[in-house]
Amino acid sequence: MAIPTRIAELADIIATKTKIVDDYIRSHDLPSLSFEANGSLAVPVPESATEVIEAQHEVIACTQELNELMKGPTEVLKTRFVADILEIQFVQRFGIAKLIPLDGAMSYEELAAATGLDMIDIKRVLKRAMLNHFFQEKDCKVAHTSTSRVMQENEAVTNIAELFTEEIWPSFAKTVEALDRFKGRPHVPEETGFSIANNTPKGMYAFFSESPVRMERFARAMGGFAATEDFSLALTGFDWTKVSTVVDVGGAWGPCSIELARAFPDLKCIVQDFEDVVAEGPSKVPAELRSRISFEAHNMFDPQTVVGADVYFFRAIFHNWSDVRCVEILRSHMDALKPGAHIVINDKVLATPKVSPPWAEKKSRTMDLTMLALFGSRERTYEDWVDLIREASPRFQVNYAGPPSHIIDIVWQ
Ligand SMILES: C[S@@+](CC[C@H](N)C(=O)[O-])C[C@H]1O[C@@H](n2cnc3c(N)ncnc32)[C@H](O)[C@@H]1O
Repeated sequence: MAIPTRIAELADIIATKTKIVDDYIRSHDLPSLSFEANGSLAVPVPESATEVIEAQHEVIACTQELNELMKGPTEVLKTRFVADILEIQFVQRFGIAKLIPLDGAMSYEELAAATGLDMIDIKRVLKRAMLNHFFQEKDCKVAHTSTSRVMQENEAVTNIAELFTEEIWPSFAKTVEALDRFKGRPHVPEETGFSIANNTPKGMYAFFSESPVRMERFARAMGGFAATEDFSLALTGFDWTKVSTVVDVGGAWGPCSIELARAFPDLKCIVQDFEDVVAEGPSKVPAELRSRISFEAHNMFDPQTVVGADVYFFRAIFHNWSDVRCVEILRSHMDALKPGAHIVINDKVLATPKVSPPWAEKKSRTMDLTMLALFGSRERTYEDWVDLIREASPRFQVNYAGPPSHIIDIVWQ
């Protein structure tokens, strides 16, 4: 009997695993997956259905492999399209998704009139976007698909798309140039794709602190991540019931503290960030939580001003900084720590390659390259974290919750 080829093998896996996902969706009466405008905006399978989620991940990995084998390597390399990103930037910048009614359609002429753009340019971008299921043509007019509907309905995703296309994309374009220009030197925020793309000798945060519009855009996108990421992992990865005061360092306008205070009625949170950023905070905190969440302008590299708190919480902070700067941040807290105080880090921990599904690993590794491009920083493996923390002080004891929360709890001895 002939040995099955890889493409036949992949087709079999895809068929078997797709059936697992499809059976689950049907048997639970969930909306079927579709690009129609009224289709579900996310795959409606909960994380708790682990076998189904594993099948979903396998279909994603195998369809990509089959897709690329079917194209062949030469075509694959020729067709990694940056135009896909241009489409998202175009739709985001000109608010196209918000102009088109959900239950109707708009002609290209109407879109040109509403945006002031040339109709030929609208057509050329949207017609290509449609090949990515991003809008569709109905009776020669532009109508929504489920993908374009996300950009109409989900402010969080729109804000992430804005950061992605307006800040990260130009920085990526200059990252290899930065690696070449500054090779042989340790990475610093001032020598990155971001700094070259913006023609500045400053790092991103220093640059944004002089540009309120850009800082606001960044803060909006961080709010978008906070709204779309599952914060429940941070809630379960550490025992918040045994503590009462939390300093949310680099906590922006307070999205994490709001979740914490909501989940734990005895918790008091102090959110620290740049002055402009925390200024937004009080108006965003729901009235019933206001007595337990306060805001304070504080630079995390300066000695910590809140002395003796139970927890200093850092979510999505350390991955913005190189090892040397992370050690400085940890050390700037040491004088404020009482014995038994916790520094709780909620960041990614890079898995050993090939342990997590390729799609999840690709997302983590993309974030790693984003950190390189914007900050000259990186995502870290567990061993990298331990080295960095030990470097800051041998008095730090490291406890790691492991996946899925990946919370690192550092206790001051
Ligand atoms: C990636 S965001 C994370 C925000 C928040 N912790 C979350 O998880 O949604 C990083 C935050 O660090 C803040 N930040 C950067 N440098 C800082 C500094 N030197 N001192 C205080 N905050 C800083 C930024 O303004 C931003 O709000």
